[in-house]
Amino acid sequence: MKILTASQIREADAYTIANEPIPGIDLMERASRACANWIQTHYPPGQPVIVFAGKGNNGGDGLAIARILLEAGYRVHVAIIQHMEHASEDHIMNLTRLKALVNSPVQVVHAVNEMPAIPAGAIIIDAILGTGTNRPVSGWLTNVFHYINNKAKNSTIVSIDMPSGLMADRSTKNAPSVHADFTLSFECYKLAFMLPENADRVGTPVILPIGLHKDYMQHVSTNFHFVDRSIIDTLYLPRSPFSHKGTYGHACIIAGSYGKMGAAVLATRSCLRSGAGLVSAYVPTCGYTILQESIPEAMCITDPAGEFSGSIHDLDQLGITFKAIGIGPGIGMHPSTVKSFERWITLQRQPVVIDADALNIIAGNPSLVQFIPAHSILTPHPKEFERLFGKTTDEFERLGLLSAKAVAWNIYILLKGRFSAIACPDGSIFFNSTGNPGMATGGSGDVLTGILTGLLSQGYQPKAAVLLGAYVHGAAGDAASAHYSQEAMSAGDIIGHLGDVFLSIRESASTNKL
Ligand SMILES: NC(=O)C1=CN([C@@H]2O[C@H](COP(=O)(O)OP(=O)(O)OC[C@H]3O[C@@H](n4cnc5c(N)ncnc54)[C@H](OP(=O)(O)O)[C@@H]3O)[C@@H](O)[C@H]2O)[C@@H](O)CC1
Ligand SMILES: Nc1ncnc2c1ncn2[C@@H]1O[C@H](COP(=O)(O)OP(=O)(O)O)[C@@H](O)[C@H]1O
Ligand SMILES: [K+]
Repeated sequence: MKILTASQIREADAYTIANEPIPGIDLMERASRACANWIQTHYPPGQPVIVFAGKGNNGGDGLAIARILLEAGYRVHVAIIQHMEHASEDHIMNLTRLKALVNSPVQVVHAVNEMPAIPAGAIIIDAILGTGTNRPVSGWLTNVFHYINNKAKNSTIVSIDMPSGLMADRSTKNAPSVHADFTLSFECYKLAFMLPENADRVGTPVILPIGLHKDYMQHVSTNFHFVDRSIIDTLYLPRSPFSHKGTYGHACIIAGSYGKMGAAVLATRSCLRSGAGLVSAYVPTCGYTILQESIPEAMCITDPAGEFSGSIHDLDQLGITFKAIGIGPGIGMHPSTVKSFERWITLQRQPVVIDADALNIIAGNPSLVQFIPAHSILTPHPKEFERLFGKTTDEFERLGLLSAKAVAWNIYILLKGRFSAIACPDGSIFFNSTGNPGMATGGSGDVLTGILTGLLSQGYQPKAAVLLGAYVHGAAGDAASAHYSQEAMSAGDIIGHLGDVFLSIRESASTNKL
């Protein structure tokens, strides 16, 4: 799914109005009905509803929602927030329609002391500002937001299109906004929803299709995408009936050190469970028994240094052709490991997966960047990202840096998080849609390294491997949390659920082909 900017959304609205064709007021009615339906599905008519409406089209939506809910038997109070003098045409039209329906005058709020009381259990509809927000909110509107956010107990804030005050494409980190429980947003995710700095403002985002014109949506060009199932199904490569283990490549996981052999086990096991033909683990000698006993299907190559790896650079001399290599989980930062990695990276000619301490070694010696093979996949978490690329003032700036580095280094960078951001060598960014806080547990990232290496090994191109790998990893985490709970699940449980996810992707990919 494409993520559009506020101005592209305005264009999409205008294109739909001109080419469907449909009058703007009817498009607004369609959007408002989608919201009202959602509210009716989730809350019974007994609950009081308070609609806060601004003077633009977002407010127009709010007034239309109020009318539809009144007609459906809800008790609705409407407060128009007078943040500007003139109202939009469709706001005025919907105000007229609302007033025709009910006799009681709609309240107009000019100052925070005129705000209506919010009863316990109310559904608060926040339709003050939407994608038209073009500057940080200041003045008395700040107090209005504060008033709404300190809502009465047990009430729920449902924001329409955007939490009021939030800008779709720019940081609002230091500006006030409504803090929604749910944001009902039209047609597509907004960039602001993807960023952790807005997590407690957006609440749970719900995307409601409103039938914006398909031609516009297909042709509009954007650097930002949301990886949903429709993208994933196109990436999946079914295995050929005549294939053999040689078809799916020999993968190598370079991981582990004394006390951190679990990282090697998790990455090796997830590599196997993601379809590599053969998997070898390269571990320090101390990890030999652990590895062989816990994963008999994998082969094991030991580094002579004992408790850490110091001869990684000699791997190429073994005469084994690895189709893909993943390096980093648990390797530590022993000076011999650092030296050995520095030599090893200069020898690589095909894309590799680089994670954890291997990233920290590069951060400590930026001249190594020139040796990272084109189209390699780097998987930093935010702290590793900061070590590699430095601090940024906000997360929009961090996205810019992420994209710029992927272009400059001609690599894929997967910045881990709730919506992991995957930057491609062409500068585009794909946000992964799967995963949950149960995955915030030691070893989850090691599992991802194994999955990515396994996918590369069996012939996925790096872009397909990183998009599919992130999706599968998160979806397996979702399946694990459904089974064990977010609290009780561990990284190993993600691996345990990879099979369910591959089965389901295989099934929908083949159904789509019928
Ligand atoms: N077009 C369509 O057909 C459809 C549109 N839809 C709906 O329309 C919404 C977009 O509506 P919109 O463009 O009227 O903008 P909206 O967010 O209501 O803001 C109104 C005005 O507020 C002002 N303002 C800006 N920042 C401010 C600030 N910080 N503090 C105070 N004021 C501020 C600014 O005016 P300015 O002050 O710049 O003159 C701005 O113009 C969209 O989110 C969706 O809900 C749907 O119904 C689908 C069909
Ligand atoms: N709240 C969350 N929602 C979705 N995914 C998450 C969440 N927290 C963590 N994850 C995922 O779990 C993984 C954690 O990786 P990482 O921080 O490297 O863990 P570790 O170093 O312990 O292996 C990442 O892929 C990340 O996207
Ligand atoms: K809003």
